[in-house]
Amino acid sequence: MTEQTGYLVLSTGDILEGTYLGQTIQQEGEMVFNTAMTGYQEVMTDPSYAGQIVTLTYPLIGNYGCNDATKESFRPALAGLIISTPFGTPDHYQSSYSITEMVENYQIPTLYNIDTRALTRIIREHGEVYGKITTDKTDQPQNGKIAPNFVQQVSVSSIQQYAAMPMSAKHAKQQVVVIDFGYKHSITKSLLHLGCDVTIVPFDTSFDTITTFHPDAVILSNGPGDPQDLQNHLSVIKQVATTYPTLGICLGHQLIALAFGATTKRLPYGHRGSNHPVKDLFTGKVVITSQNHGYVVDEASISNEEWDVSHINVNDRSVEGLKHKQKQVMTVQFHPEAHPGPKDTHDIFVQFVDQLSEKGAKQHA
Ligand SMILES: NC(=O)CC[C@H](N)C(=O)O
Repeated sequence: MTEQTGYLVLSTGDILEGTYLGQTIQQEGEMVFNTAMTGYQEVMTDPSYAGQIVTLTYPLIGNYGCNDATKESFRPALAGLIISTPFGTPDHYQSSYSITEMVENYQIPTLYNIDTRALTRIIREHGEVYGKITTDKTDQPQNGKIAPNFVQQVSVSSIQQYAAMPMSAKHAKQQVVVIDFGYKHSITKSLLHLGCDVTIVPFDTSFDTITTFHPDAVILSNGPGDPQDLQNHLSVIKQVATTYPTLGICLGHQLIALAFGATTKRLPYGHRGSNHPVKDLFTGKVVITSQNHGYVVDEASISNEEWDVSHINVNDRSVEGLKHKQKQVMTVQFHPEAHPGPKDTHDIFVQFVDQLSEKGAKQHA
């Protein structure tokens, strides 16, 4: 391991000294923290972290290694990584490379030997904090957004198609279009395992192009940044959601809410971790969910005539899901695809795909 001192300079005025893991890359971004105890590789490859420096609060990172099958995207989009203690000699039968190799291969600006719990307290107290990973402690991070086009950076640039898993199709085969704002691969894997053919389209695909795939359903994926930066896409989203059965996940949930006239706001310091309790208001059941978001739909702005709030966060009562009263449109702020985190809410996909068959949606041979 290279022993090169690095600094995390924060917009709060705090400077934390650490050690570079891998190359001495200078990078800045919005400071966020994730409290999951496992799943560092899924976190590092979740495109929703574009533009963000992710602090992993769990102290030991890397002990079970990394492999290509666990990646949630083709290459990491996060701005940087802050860890306490990296473990460079992993021991797991599925491990093909170490956290150190992962950081070096993808040139992820990474500092370790940082007190991640102290850093988390700073982020928690200040809310919106920007940071710079640097070799020069007199550097300053820019206060504010560095690039507003994060979705464009992570969305596919051309259409991709994947065929349903042949052995697992217990449902009639459905054609599902995923509008890619920065999708996690586990979303498409969940659909393929439920017997759906999946077409992934770039985030700025027109409604007319989407219709050419004759979708039985459309999914709006997770993705980075402030949902309000995507105002230009709301009319297409509304057209999609009023035409096809639609499921919105995380950013997709926020965009559907915006498209139907609701508003979003910033959470004090976000929900990022694998143990966020969410209550299903239809069943009364509480599930433990995987989360990664900094914005939330403002409950007071939701039209009660059109929508039911289907899920709320048990910790802060914030909106975690919506269900349209007439149309087959459901949205969740959490991650039913898990990875990382519990699979308790996989049933969201099952229910969504089941209802496509039940409502007599077009059946494919
Ligand atoms: N995972 C996501 O889709 C995140 C959505 C949005 N970028 C937020 O932070 O709230």
